[in-house]
This record gives sequence, C-alpha cells and structure tokens, in this order.
Amino acid sequence: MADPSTALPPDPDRTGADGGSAPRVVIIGGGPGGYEAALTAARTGARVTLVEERGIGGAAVLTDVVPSKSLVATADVLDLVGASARLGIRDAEDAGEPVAGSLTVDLARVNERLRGLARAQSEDIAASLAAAGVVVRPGRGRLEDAEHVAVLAEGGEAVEMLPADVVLLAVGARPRELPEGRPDGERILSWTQLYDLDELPSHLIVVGSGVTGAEFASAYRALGSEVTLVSSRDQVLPGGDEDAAAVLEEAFTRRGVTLCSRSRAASARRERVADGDGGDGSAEGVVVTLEDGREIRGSHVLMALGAVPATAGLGLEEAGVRLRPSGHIDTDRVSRTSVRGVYAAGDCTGVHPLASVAAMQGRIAMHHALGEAVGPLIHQQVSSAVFTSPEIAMVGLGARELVDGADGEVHVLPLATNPRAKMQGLTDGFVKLVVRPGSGTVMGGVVVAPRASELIHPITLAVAQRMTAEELASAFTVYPSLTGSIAEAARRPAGE
Ligand SMILES: Cc1cc2nc3c(=O)[nH]c(=O)nc-3n(C[C@H](O)[C@H](O)[C@H](O)COP(=O)(O)OP(=O)(O)OC[C@H]3O[C@@H](n4cnc5c(N)ncnc54)[C@H](O)[C@@H]3O)c2cc1C
Ligand SMILES: NC(=O)c1ccc[n+]([C@@H]2O[C@H](COP(=O)([O-])OP(=O)(O)OC[C@H]3O[C@@H](n4cnc5c(N)ncnc54)[C@H](O)[C@@H]3O)[C@@H](O)[C@H]2O)c1
Repeated sequence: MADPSTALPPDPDRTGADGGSAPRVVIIGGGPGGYEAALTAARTGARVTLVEERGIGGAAVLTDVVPSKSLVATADVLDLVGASARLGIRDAEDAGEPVAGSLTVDLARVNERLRGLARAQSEDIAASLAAAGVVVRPGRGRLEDAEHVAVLAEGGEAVEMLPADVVLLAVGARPRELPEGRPDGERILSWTQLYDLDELPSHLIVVGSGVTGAEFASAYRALGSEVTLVSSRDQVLPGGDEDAAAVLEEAFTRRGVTLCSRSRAASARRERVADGDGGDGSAEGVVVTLEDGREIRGSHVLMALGAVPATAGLGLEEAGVRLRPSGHIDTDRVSRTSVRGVYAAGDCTGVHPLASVAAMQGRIAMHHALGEAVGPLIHQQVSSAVFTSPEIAMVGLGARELVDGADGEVHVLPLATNPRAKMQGLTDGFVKLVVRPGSGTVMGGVVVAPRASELIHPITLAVAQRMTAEELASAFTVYPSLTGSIAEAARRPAGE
C-alpha cells in the first residue's frame, strides 16, 4: 500500500518523459546529499533541477573529502618511509636509517594535484547529472514556499522561479570561525584555504582536535611541519572511542606533535617575528592566545573548530521549515522536514556529518517523496573513519555507548599479536568488537590500524546483517592478514 505521507503517490506510468505527469523535483545544493538525490530522482522518472552556487560536488568534492584524503595519500607515503628502518631499509648513499625528514614535499605541486583531482571529480559528477537529464542552474537557491524555489543572481535578485512538487534542501555547512581570529587565507586558515599554500608551514598550530583537526595534524606532521594541536578536551577526538584516541595520542607524541589538552583558543592574530636569516630581520608568524592567557606561536594556524549549517537566509523560517537551536534542519529518518513535500539531507541536518550519510539521506528522501519503497536511515549501521596515522574506523555501537548504559560485551585484540602486523612491523592498534550478550549479535566495532577504513567493512556487514560473532568468526580469512584479527576477536571470549 502506498505510504500516505509521501509527497507524491506512486505512479506506475511514470516515464521520465519531459512533459505530462512526471513530478518536478528542485534540489538546492550540489554536494553528495544533493547530487545523489538528483541522480536517484532522475532515474525514477522525475524532472530534476539542481541549483548550486559554488560548484558541482559541493564542499565534499571541492574542499573537504577529496582534497583532504588526497593530501593524506601523500602523507601516508612519508609515514611509510619514516617507519621503514625497522624493515631493514637503508639510505643508498650513506646506509643510514631512512627518516621522513630526509625527504621533502613540493607543497605547491601537491596542492596543484589535489585541486586538479577535485576539479576532475566535480566534472565527472556534472557529466553524470547531465547524462541523467538533470538540469543544473548556477546560482543561489532560496525557498519561497513549499512549491517554489527562487534562483538568485550574485547581487541577490531573483532571476528565475522554479515550480516544484518536491524540494530537497542539501545546502551543507561552512567552517565555524573564532570572532577574534577570522581566517585570512594566508596565515590564519580554515580547512578550505589550505590548498592554496605554496610552501609548507614551518610550524602549524591546529586549533580543535575533532576529526578534521586530528587528520590535518597527522598529515602536516608527516609532510614535515612542526605541529601543535590545541584541544579543548582531555583527549583528542572527543566523543569517540577512548582507547582509539589513546593510541592516536601516543602515536602523535612519538612522532613529535605537541599536544595542548584542556586548552581553548580565545583568539589568533598575525605578528612579525625576528627570523635571524639575514633578511630584514623579521618574518610573518601567528600567535594563538588561549582562554587562560597562555600564548602559542607558530608560522600558520588552522582553525578546525567544527562547522555551522548553511541554513541562514534560505527562506526556511518563512516557509515554516523547523530548525533546531543549532540552525540545523529538523528531519525524520526518511529526510522529511516539518513541511510536506520539503525534504533535507546532509550536513545541514546535523545527522552524522559524513558524505556517505548525506548521499544516503538524499537517496532516501527521493525514494520516499516519489512514492518508492524505502527503509529509514539506520544510525547503528553508519561506518566512518578518521584518516590519521594510524587510521581509526568504527561502526555501530561502540564502547562509549556501553559505558553510557547499553548492554554488550567487548572483545579486544591488540594488533601486535597479528602475524601480518608483525611481518609489516606494525605495533599500534587493535580490533574491538561489541557483542550482545546471550544472542552473540555483533553490535559494533572499532579498528585502529593502517587502512582501518578498508578493514572495517566485514564488521559493518556483520552489523547490517545482524550476524553473530560466531558467524563472523566462521568465515575464512586470508592467512596472514589483518582481517584475521577480526575473526580472532570474534572468536575470543569477552574481556580476555
Ligand atoms: C576536512 C573534512 C574532511 C572530510 N572528510 C570526510 C571523509 O573522508 N568521509 C566522509 O564521509 N565525510 C567527510 N567529511 C564530511 C563531508 O565533507 C560532509 O559530510 C559532506 O560534504 C556533506 O555533504 P552535503 O551534500 O551535505 O554538503 P556539501 O558537500 O557541503 O554541499 C553543499 C552544497 O550546497 C551549496 N549551497 C549551499 N547553499 C546554497 C544555496 N542557497 N543555493 C545553492 N547552493 C547552495 C554549496 O555551495 C555546496 O556546494 C569531511 C569534512 C571535512 C570538513
Ligand atoms: N574522515 C572523515 O570522515 C571526516 C573528516 C573530517 C570531518 N568529518 C566530519 O565532520 C564532522 C565535524 O568534524 P570537525 O572536526 O570539523 O568538528 P568537531 O565539531 O567534531 O570538532 C571541533 C572541535 O573543536 C573544538 N573547539 C571548538 N572551539 C574551540 C576553541 N576555541 N579552542 C579549542 N578547541 C575548540 C571542539 O571542542 C571540538 O572538539 C565530524 O563529526 C565528521 O563527521 C569527517
């Protein structure tokens, strides 16, 4: 039976032909939430228009996921070199131990590559949208009411009014700023401005130790910058798995990252400092002042203070779309807002700010709106990774939720016991599984290891398919392999 709450009833005759009964879908925002929804709706036969003001692919492709993970790929190579001495590798010139510091990066070249990859990905997505018949309107979208979206030109004047049967808001978020330390794109930087640097910062201060701060601190240290990480909490990656954060902190300290915990930045400013290099006697630097008055000096500062939803000035309140106090759009698990026919997906909803989740929310929204069969977003099945060295990946219920009162058993296996890890000279990391007592169902897991982002998938499948630990342990793993530790952890009695 049709779900009476969908924006449109299912239409078996929907053909996707231009005229007739094909519903009109208008999407504001061309990031993963918006473009995945556009492709889904077009394939379902709707007439789709996507309004995007900056570039197809959104922040995910242009400034966030694609460039940052491409930067991490360069950093990974330097990390491998730094750890290769224990595998018997020596410098060809002097037979000394190879150190990452003996190599250097051409940051201008690295950044050129990252920007090129982002551009190419954006063009690929634009081509897919065009092939699917999605019409892209460059400009700023504003919701006029539940059935109309205005396209605004740069000056703010409406240049077009798009009628809609269904609207999807997928406008994303932008970097949070410190009022007394606004990014200037040169020394005080948001993460979107890092890719214009031509020279490696000699000393990068990273303010904020969430996922963004931890990833850039890890990457820039590997590239050769001195790095100071300013964390407002006791541990890095607050809110995540504490054991994983402890491994990362240890790795940071060993690699020479200076950690300032329980330190909140109040302001950041530029200053001229003596450089003693025989030039004019001074060079540019930055000073970060903490709330307790301490000052930290470096060459550059990266502000990684989180993000704010880009929902202001979109006409949402006027159209009756309910916002939460944080400014995020209030949605349910099938991406509906408080206004019938208006859906929202991605970072603007504040539901797991991940590209994968944005895309899933967008697809769910379109299936629901167009009367297709759809299941809601299942939070416990979301997997994610922190691309530091080592990587941290997680899915479902973690140990923190257990501490907070959920019922479960924890199985942990240090990576150091794994034969492949020994062969590769790996010592940091572990596999952790959380299993429901009695039934033995896998409820979640954490992997801390190189390429943990790839290793988490068997645990994600186990969670999604409600497999027991015994079932997870019974499948063959390659010998020797790091995934062997996942099966081994599933085999182990809890707490051992
Ligand atoms: C440094 C960093 C690294 C990350 N790495 C990962 C990762 O490895 N994996 C992962 O899953 N997630 C990662 N994320 C999170 C990921 O980037 C976001 O979750 C994702 O971008 C959300 O997609 P979205 O579609 O909601 O928004 P966005 O990608 O932000 O796209 C929104 C689009 O809407 C447009 N827009 C906004 N307002 C309007 C308007 N009024 N009219 C027209 N257009 C408008 C914007 O120009 C933008 O293009 C990372 C985030 C950061 C900051
Ligand atoms: N690999 C990935 O998938 C990836 C990478 C980056 C970001 N993300 C997504 O983006 C989301 C946001 O991550 P984020 O790290 O950008 O933001 P966040 O909100 O998780 O972390 C920001 C941190 O900055 C701290 N902070 C705020 N003001 C401060 C101040 N004045 N001084 C010192 N610290 C201060 C906060 O306490 C917080 O710990 C993540 O939850 C994640 O979903 C994902």
